[in-house]
Amino acid sequence: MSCLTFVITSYGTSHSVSVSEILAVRELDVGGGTNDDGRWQKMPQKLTEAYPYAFTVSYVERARQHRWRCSDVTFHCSDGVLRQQWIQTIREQLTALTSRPKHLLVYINPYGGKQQGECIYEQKVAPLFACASISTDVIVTEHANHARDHLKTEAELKKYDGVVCVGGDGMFSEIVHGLVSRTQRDNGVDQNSPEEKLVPCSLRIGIIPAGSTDCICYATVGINDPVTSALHVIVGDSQPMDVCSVHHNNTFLRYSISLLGYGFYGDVLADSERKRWMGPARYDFSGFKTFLTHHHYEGAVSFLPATDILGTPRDKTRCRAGCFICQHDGQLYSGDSPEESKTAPDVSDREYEVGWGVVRGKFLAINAASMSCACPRSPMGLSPAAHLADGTTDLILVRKCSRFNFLRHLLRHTSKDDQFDMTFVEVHRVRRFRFTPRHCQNDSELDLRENGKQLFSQICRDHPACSCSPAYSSWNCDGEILPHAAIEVGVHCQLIKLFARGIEEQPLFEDLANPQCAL
Ligand SMILES: CCCCCCCCCCCCC/C=C/[C@@H](O)[C@H](COP(=O)(O)O)NC(=O)CCCCCCCCCCCCCCC
Ligand SMILES: Nc1ncnc2c1ncn2[C@@H]1O[C@H](COP(=O)(O)OP(=O)(O)O)[C@@H](O)[C@H]1O
Ligand SMILES: [Ca+2]
Repeated sequence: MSCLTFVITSYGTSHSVSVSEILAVRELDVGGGTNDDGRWQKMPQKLTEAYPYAFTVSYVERARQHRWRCSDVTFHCSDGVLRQQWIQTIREQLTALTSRPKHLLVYINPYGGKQQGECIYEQKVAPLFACASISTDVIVTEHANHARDHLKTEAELKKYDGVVCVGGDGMFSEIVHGLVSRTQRDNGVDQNSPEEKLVPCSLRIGIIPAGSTDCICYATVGINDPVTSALHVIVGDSQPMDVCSVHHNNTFLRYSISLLGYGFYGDVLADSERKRWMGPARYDFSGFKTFLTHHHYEGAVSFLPATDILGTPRDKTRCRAGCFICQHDGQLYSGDSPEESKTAPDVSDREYEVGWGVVRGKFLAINAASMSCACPRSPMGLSPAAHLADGTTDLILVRKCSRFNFLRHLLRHTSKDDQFDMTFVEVHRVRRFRFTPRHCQNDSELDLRENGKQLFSQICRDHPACSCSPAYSSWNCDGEILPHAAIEVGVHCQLIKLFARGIEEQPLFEDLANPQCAL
C-alpha cells in the first residue's frame, strides 16, 4: 500500500500516512494566508519566502479511545510545477481507491437521542464529506418508518455508493429493513419463509451516531463519535455483519442486528417507550424499575448449536478489525477441505437441522446477541466474545434467581468480570433458535396475551403485594417491541455491510499540531 511519509522538522520525528487514509489534498494560497475552505493558516515568514507554493493534505489521525480525527499537514515547495505534480499524483492515487463512496444517500432522524441529529450532521459530518468531494442527497425524516419505506419502494439505489443514517440503533434498523426487503423483492426471495436463503445487500450502510444506545456503531467502530464514523465512511471501510431474521408461524416479523431480548430487556424497552421524553436516560429509569419488579417468564428455548466453528462465547479473544474468524465466516476448515464446505453456512442449510438442544424453565432474561452489543453503558457488551460476521448469535439464558444475584450478573456487564460465570446463567453459540412461552398453544396466543395482561393487572391491583409474574414479556428487537412472544430466529451470515472495519487493536496516537513540511 502506498504511503506518504513526512518529517516534522521542528521535532525531527517522521510520520507516515497510508494513502488509504488521506482524505483530500488541496492547493494553499500562501500569500493570502488562507486555504481553499477559508481557514486561516499560520505560516512562519521565512518558510513562505523560501517556499511560496504550498498544498495541504488532510488525513486520518488516531486519537484516544478509537476516535479518529481529520488532521492537516501543509507542504511548501519552491516551485509551482513541483506542487502541481504532487497534488496531481496524490489525487490520482486517491481516485484509484475504488472502495471510496462518491455519492451517498443520507437519512437524518431529527428526533433520535437528544434530538441533535440535524445539527450533528450539518456541523460535524457535512463539512468532512464536502472536503472529501463526496456528494449527498439528504432526507430529514418526517415520521417513523419514513426512511425504511423510501428505501423499500422509491429510492433510486443505483445512483448511490452507500446509505448513511444519522440516528440511533432504531434508525439503523429502519435502513436495514428497507435495504434487505428491497434486495429480497428485487431478487424474488420470499421473506416469510424462515428457511429461505436471503440475498446479501450490495450497498454499504454508514451510521452517524445520534441515538440513545448507539450500540451498533460502538461495537463496530469502538466509539460513538460522529466524526470518527464519518471518516470511516470517507475512507470506504467495509465490515460485513450478520443479521437475524425473526418469524412467527411462517410470517416474517423483523430483522435483528444487535440484541433480541425477552424478559428483562423486553420489559425495560416496553416501559421506556412510554418515557421517550426523558431521552437516553429513559433506559436507566426503566432499567431500575424493571430490576425492582423482578419478573420471570416460563417457556422453552430450543436451539441449534453452532458446533462446526472456531470460537465460543466464553473466549478471552475478541472480534477485532480483520478478525480471523469472521474472515472465514466463522467456519473452521483446512486448506484441503472440499470447496462446498467453504461457503458461508446459512439458516437454509437443512443439514444443520440435526442436534437441536432444548432448555425449559423460568427465565429472568433470554438474550440473543449477534454481536457484542458493546455500548457506553457496557463497554464490553452483553456477549463480549461475540463476532460481527461469523453467522452465529450468542444465546444467553438467565434463569430465575434472587434479585441480589441478578444484580451481580448485571454489574458484571460494566466491568471485565465474566457475566456468564454464574450458576443461573448459560450461554450457547447458535445458528437458529425458537422460543415458546409456557402458556402459548397456537395462533390465539395474542388474544391470550392481551387477556392475560388484563387479568394480571386486575389481580395485581387487587393484591398489590403479590409477587407473581405475568405470563408473557415482549421481545426487544434492536429497540423495537415485537408483538409475539413465540418466535423463531435464524442467523444470516454477512447479509449486510457497514462503512466500518471492526474495533482496531491498540490504536497509536500522536499529537501533531498543524505540521508544516518543506519539500
Ligand atoms: C447495574 C448496572 C447494570 C448495567 C447493565 C447494562 C447492560 C447494558 C447492555 C445493553 C445492551 C444494549 C443492546 C442494544 C440495544 C439497542 O438496539 C436498543 C435500541 O437502541 P436505541 O434506543 O439507540 O435505538 N437499546 C435498548 O434496548 C436499551 C437497552 C438498555 C438497557 C439498559 C439497562 C440498564 C439497567 C440498569 C439496571 C439498574 C439496576 C440498578 C439496581 C440498583
Ligand atoms: N421523523 C421521525 N419522527 C418520529 N420518529 C422517527 C422519525 N424518524 C425515525 N423515527 C423513529 O424513531 C425511533 C428512534 O430512533 P433512533 O434514531 O434509534 O433514536 P433512539 O436511539 O433515541 O431510540 C425509531 O424507531 C425510528 O423509526
Ligand atoms: Ca455473529
